[in-house]
Amino acid sequence: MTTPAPIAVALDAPDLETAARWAGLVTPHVSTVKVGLELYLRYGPDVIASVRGASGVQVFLDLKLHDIPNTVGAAARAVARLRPAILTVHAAGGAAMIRAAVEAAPHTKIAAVTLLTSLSAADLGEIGIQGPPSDAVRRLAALAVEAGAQALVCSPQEVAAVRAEVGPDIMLITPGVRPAGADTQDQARVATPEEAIANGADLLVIGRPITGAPDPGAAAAAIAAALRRAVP
Ligand SMILES: O=C(O)c1cc(=O)[nH]c(=O)n1[C@@H]1O[C@H](COP(=O)(O)O)[C@@H](O)[C@H]1O
Repeated sequence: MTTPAPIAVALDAPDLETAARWAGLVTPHVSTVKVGLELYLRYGPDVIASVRGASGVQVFLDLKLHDIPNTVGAAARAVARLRPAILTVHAAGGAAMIRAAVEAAPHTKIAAVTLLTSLSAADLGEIGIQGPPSDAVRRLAALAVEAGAQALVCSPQEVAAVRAEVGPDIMLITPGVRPAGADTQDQARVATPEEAIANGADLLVIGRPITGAPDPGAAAAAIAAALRRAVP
């Protein structure tokens, strides 16, 4: 039995049965499964136990909280009892908001999302974030870590710059991961799984390249094997 790969499979499914089936197929190969807004808004807290199943796989709750500190602290407290391994908040909510989440969920890693991987440099310019995305990502990363975030979400294109900024102890999580030649879909700042790991990512978030495959278990196993070859 090989060690599960540092991959969080995004269970972006329309219904609980599909999500639980995907979780069952991928958990022999990956360390983590991720529950996002689609499932959580439809099914609420019960979804966590359903995807965790008997395997004890880590559950990453991706709610990307972004509101005033009091509201985010209360929301983080409400889900902390589900004991997700990781919970996301938007770094752009600011230091006090991030700190409120960290204090409300002491047994969960708070991961601050820097800039969504779906945004290109041109998209970022439209919302007033000029210059290379890595500049703003590094700035948000430093702010979030200073506020107590134990993990950061960024694209694999910025992960080396973020690692240089925050050092070895912060968990770096990268969505926007596509095997060579795969459709990038709505992702803009992407790299391959091997590149993401080589650049310093600790956990790769991968959804549709696995869940959209005819056999999600085999797709997860293939990416896990490619990572083992890249980093033996
Ligand atoms: O926080 C996230 O997980 C996240 C942040 C980000 O910047 N970009 C991003 O794609 N994600 C999530 O990562 C997953 C990517 O899915 P795929 O594009 O299907 O691989 C989705 O569930 C997104 O919600």
